[in-house]
Amino acid sequence: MHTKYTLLPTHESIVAHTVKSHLTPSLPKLNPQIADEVQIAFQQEIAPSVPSSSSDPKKASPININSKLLRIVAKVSGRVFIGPELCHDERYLSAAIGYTVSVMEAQRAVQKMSPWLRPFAAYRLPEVRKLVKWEKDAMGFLQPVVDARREKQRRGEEMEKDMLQWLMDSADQGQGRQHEKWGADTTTTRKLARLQLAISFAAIHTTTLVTTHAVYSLAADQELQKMLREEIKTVLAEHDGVFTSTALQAMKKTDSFLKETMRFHSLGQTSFNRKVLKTFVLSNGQIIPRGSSIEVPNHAVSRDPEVYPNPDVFDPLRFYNLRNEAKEKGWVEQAAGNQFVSVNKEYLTFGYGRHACPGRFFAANEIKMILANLVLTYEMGLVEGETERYKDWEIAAGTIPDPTRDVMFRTL
Ligand code: HEM
Repeated sequence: MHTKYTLLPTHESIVAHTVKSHLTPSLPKLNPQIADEVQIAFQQEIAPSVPSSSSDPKKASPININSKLLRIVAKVSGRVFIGPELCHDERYLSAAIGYTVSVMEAQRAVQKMSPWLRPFAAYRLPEVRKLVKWEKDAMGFLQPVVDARREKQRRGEEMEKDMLQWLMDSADQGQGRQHEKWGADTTTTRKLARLQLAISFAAIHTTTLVTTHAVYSLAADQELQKMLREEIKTVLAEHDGVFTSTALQAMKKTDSFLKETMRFHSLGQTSFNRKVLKTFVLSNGQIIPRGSSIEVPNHAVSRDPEVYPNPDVFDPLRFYNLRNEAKEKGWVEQAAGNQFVSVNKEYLTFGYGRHACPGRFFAANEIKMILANLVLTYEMGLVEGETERYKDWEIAAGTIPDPTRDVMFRTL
């Protein structure tokens, strides 16, 4: 990613650490806030484009769902990442959505430049300067919130439970990963800005892409929509209509559909991308020298018939059935291994090992709540003339849903 020039703090473990040690354990308490935020975001982003069923029951409206989901995911994630003060702020939304695109552009521009020229000229590239601008913008909208929170803290009031606060607390405790000391206030805000942008980079587009893939499959298959609607309605009725952690875990068909979505439409051809810091020897004697880059073929594993029978068939209940079979045989570990959030050698879309995606538990809850709101409120379909799910785009080493397509929405 040419992190030296793109300023992406991939070497900072504090984001992954905070997600693992604060965000994931807080999810049972945060779920109601996430659910509220999903509803608000739907009211703002989707409802105005779809007339209510009473005004015209047959009318379906076209929506470019990828762009809407980007804003919904940025708002909902923002509630947990940057807090209620900023998650609807257009300056935050632009940065959360635009920064990732700018990082990719800067990475490509640096890549094109001769390696010997980079240390002198890369910082002057317009694409790299754009990243500095995002950082300044983020500092601008963060500073008043950081100041107000510090004031609140001084008054001894109860503080927010979100990533911004957890990162501020780490700064106060001088942790920035055995953690380089965070300096004076402006340095802290610069660092908070950089870390917030890094979280957006890791979370917003990934979550949106997976959700868009799921919506395109739903739009092409009315029976699938009915099945998920049925499951979600039943589970919510059993949980007083509340998206508790138990309720979300009980949505097993939805969970299987999402896992199959990531298997079939894997975002990256490869996964587990690592730089080798110390030479090591594989069990077959092959030496992997220090300094080499390694990765594993995620897409090939996902489509290997020895791993997944009929791998080229999209089977939304594949993992649901595997989970039930394992449970019937009393194979607890295999049953757990077929959940959306499980990572193993057969399922690499969230990476693997110590650095596997720590945000996947949050992402799973968020995507399930978004899909629940969609299928419980709307019927979705393809645009006129289309009979098959929209084709994906193959870009560089990844597969993305075609962002230009509309989905037809009709209120139930
Ligand atoms: C469906 C959505 C997501 C997908 C597909 C995804 C995918 C990934 C992948 C493939 C990796 C690299 C893992 C490895 O190399 O082994 C990763 C790392 C990471 N992800 Fe996610 N991610 C998603 C959502 C999120 C969210 C919502 C967050 C934040 C809450 C997040 C935070 C991170 C962080 C911090 C890392 C770096 C971990 C480390 O270096 O230790 N991700 N993600």
